[in-house]
Amino acid sequence: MQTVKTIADLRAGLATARAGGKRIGFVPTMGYLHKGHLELVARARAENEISVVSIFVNPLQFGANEDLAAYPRDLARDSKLLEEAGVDFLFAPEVADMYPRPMETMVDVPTLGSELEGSVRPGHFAGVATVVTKLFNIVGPDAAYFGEKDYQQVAVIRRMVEDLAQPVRVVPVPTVREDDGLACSSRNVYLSAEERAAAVIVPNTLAEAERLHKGGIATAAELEAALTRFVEAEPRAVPEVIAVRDPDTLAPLAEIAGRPVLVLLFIRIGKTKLLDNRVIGRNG
Ligand SMILES: Nc1ncnc2c1ncn2[C@@H]1O[C@H](COP(=O)(O)OP(=O)(O)OP(=O)(O)O)[C@@H](O)[C@H]1O
Ligand SMILES: CC(C)(CO)[C@@H](O)C(=O)[O-]
Ligand code: BAL
Repeated sequence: MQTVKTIADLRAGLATARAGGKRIGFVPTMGYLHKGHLELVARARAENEISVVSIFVNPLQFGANEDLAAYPRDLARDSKLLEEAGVDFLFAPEVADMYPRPMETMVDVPTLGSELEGSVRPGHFAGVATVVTKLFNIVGPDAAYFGEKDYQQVAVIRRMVEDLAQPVRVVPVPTVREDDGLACSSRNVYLSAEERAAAVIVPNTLAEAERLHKGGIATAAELEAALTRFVEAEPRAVPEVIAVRDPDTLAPLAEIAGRPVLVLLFIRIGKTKLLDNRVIGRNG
């Protein structure tokens, strides 16, 4: 594996591969890698001759009151994991390499990006869309791999790629989970032992949603209200977003009996925000 710090070095390293007609698979991350990231890497390697992983904690996507400084980082450990996984290039730029001066140009997907997670993290998705566009411009991937745990992020990036005709195939990868069902996430490290035990409320709420939907609950509003009560029964959990939406457009729904729905959760436990979702009722 080659570890590369600068845009120029990565472009030079990839030029030979590109000239040889090799397909490039790209996995953008913020590091502190876990099983979920490694699943994206495995897909990228299986479907392309060359794999590139970026590790960059992107300041543009953090609000002023968020955890940019505290975000977990361990480049030495990440590097070893990626080497073992057979990755070809690790791109780990400094903030000064990515943003030598304040960004004047931003990519925004304002309607999709301002609701759900975007409603509690204003500006977040513009920061994501901007850095992902810049990374696509640097790497020039044929395919880029994103986790379905960040369902709205996948929707924002798909829309951006379509609107701007970015020449990249966006590949969503199913969420990888711990044994009790909690989605793997770098931020899980913030949880105390008691909070980690309480965090099982997140996958349990998705299971409850499935049960209620199968039972024929009539409207999105009723399902959202029932799930809010379910989450609030766990004293450590604060429901920030509990939404029942159209899985394809993310549009709000009224009647839901017998139709597929996306249940999207953003639940805070202590200072840790946990994101998860499930599409229910799609195949029977
Ligand atoms: N459990 C998971 N299963 C599959 N993909 C995942 C999982 N967790 C994260 N990813 C994906 O990995 C990519 C990089 O995500 P990121 O580095 O932000 O990790 P994260 O664990 O989501 O961190 P955070 O705690 O900040 O949400 C994203 O496309 C994300 O959707
Ligand atoms: C896609 C991404 C790497 C952009 O910084 C980030 O939002 C993430 O890790 O999901
Ligand atoms: N959505 C993953 C990255 C972040 O929370 O900023």
